[in-house]
Amino acid sequence: MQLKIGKAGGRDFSVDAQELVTGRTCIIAQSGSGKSWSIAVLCEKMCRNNIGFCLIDTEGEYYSLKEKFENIWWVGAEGGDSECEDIAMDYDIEKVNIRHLMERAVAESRPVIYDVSEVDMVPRVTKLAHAIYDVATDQRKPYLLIVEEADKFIPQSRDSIKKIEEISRRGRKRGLGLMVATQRPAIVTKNVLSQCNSQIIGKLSIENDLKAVGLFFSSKQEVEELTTLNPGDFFVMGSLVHEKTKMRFGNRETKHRGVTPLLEEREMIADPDISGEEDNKEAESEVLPDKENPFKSENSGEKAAVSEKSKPKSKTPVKKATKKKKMSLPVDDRKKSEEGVIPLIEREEALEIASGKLRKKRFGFGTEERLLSGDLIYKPLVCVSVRYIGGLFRKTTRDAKFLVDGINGHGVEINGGLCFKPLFSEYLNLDEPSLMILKNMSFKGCTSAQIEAEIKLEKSDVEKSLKLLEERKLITESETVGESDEPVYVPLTVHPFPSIKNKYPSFSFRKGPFKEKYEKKIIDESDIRMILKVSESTSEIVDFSTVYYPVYKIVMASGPEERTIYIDAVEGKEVAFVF
Ligand SMILES: Nc1ncnc2c1ncn2[C@@H]1O[C@H](COP(=O)(O)OP(=O)(O)OP(=O)(O)O)[C@@H](O)[C@H]1O
Repeated sequence: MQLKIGKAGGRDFSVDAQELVTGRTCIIAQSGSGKSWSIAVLCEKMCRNNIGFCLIDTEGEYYSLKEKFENIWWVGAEGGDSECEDIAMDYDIEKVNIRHLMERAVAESRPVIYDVSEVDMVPRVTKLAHAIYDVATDQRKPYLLIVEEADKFIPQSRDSIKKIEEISRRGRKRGLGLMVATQRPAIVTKNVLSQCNSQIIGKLSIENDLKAVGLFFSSKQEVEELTTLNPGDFFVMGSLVHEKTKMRFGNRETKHRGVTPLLEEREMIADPDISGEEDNKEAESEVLPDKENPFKSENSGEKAAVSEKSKPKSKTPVKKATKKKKMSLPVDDRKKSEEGVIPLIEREEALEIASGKLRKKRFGFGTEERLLSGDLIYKPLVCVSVRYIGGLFRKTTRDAKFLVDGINGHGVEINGGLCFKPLFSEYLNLDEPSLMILKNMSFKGCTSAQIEAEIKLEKSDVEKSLKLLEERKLITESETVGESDEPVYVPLTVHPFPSIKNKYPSFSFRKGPFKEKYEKKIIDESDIRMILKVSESTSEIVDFSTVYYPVYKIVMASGPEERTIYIDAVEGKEVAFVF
């Protein structure tokens, strides 16, 4: 049987269903590249063809499958945050006897969504892996286990769940297939990745991850192509297909819940209730008594036999998940609960990247550099959106949007790695006349009288501003030439006056609460507003919001000398300062 899952070169693209269900497949792509979308498309196709699978949902984002496919069993936590009004959860993950549930699911080829987004994930998934493996050993029926965010469960460390590794080695004979999805192949155990006989690989850009998938490609060029793929585009290779194919997953039948929130939508939330008491009350009142819960708790010691009476009833809601998630507040002095961009790089990896940058002894001289410390911190970046009237021939409203370092006003670009560039820093904390003088002063310099005439400023304003600018070392008096003994002022600014008409790259982030250290934002809207007004008189700031961006601050030392570098905790590259 073939499952049509998308298009390749304008033609329908299918994969082998038998291989998909009983083989071992890895889906690898960085965040936002379409992994959840692709998994959902595969699940929809399997539902349509009565193929059984169990999907470990770490984000609570797949329940929408149940809108269309009612035979799915959704196992989740009481009081979970699945944002759904109408879909009933079938089993409470804390109470269900997972072994019994999986016996039925495998026997009936039933799809199961195992939503661990609200519980301690690793112990729950360990239990599931044991249950599903034992059931497969007994029944030997085709069934697929799908592990989202595999790096959480099978990391390249001792914490990897051994049963999942065993499934990757011995599942096939039992009819039990394994699909693992990750955005960080470099930190998933090779014991599983090396067992995968099929690969679905999308956009990647972190160097270590590109290296980790390098073995699946025949040339460096192909690996480089991965960095340019669009969301939804993947290379599919191995036993699923006859030959390696670049394809695009098709449309979903069900709603996609993993949509990336854009920065503009961010709202500051007032101090949330940390106790969550209200939530608990609501959840408690909605828990069904045990007798109505068909699979009783494994912890209770009661072994519920699966009888016709105890069949799961998808129409009987354990609860309706209607609540919005409450954020747990980081323990620090922030007055508002603020979100940070989610880091993708582990500390160990950042240290590994940094150790590649340690200075070596030169010709046997000097002291070798060593790592002193490496801490995750969050940098405040300010997103400024501006509206102005522009256009060469026809004047229309235009928008510009840029990121600014919230501490010193440097410009920020995030294009394959955090990069700081000159923008506002030299021009902060100046009054309007001083800014106008700087904007209009030619490099050859000009006299005070010329400034008065050209910028149409009062003499007293010009004198005051020139004094301020001299004090700030932003201008200086040059030697006078010619007959006039009037002083000539020349600019000492290193970078040109900021122009909002420059093109700034777009950006969007995946964010969540964080509790690590962060640097305090210093600049505020009025600092930037003044500069923008002088740059473009019609400009108005329409958004000024802060996002906290994670970096590893790495301190290195050679002898008594220390230096600090930063590793971008999302892209895994050294932060660049281009000045
Ligand atoms: N095949 C596709 N067709 C159309 N749009 C797509 C496709 N794949 C992905 N997208 C778009 O890309 C966005 C991100 O996709 P998705 O949520 O699946 O990423 P992801 O890799 O799962 O990210 P994360 O690992 O951070 O959850 C989707 O919201 C959707 O707009």
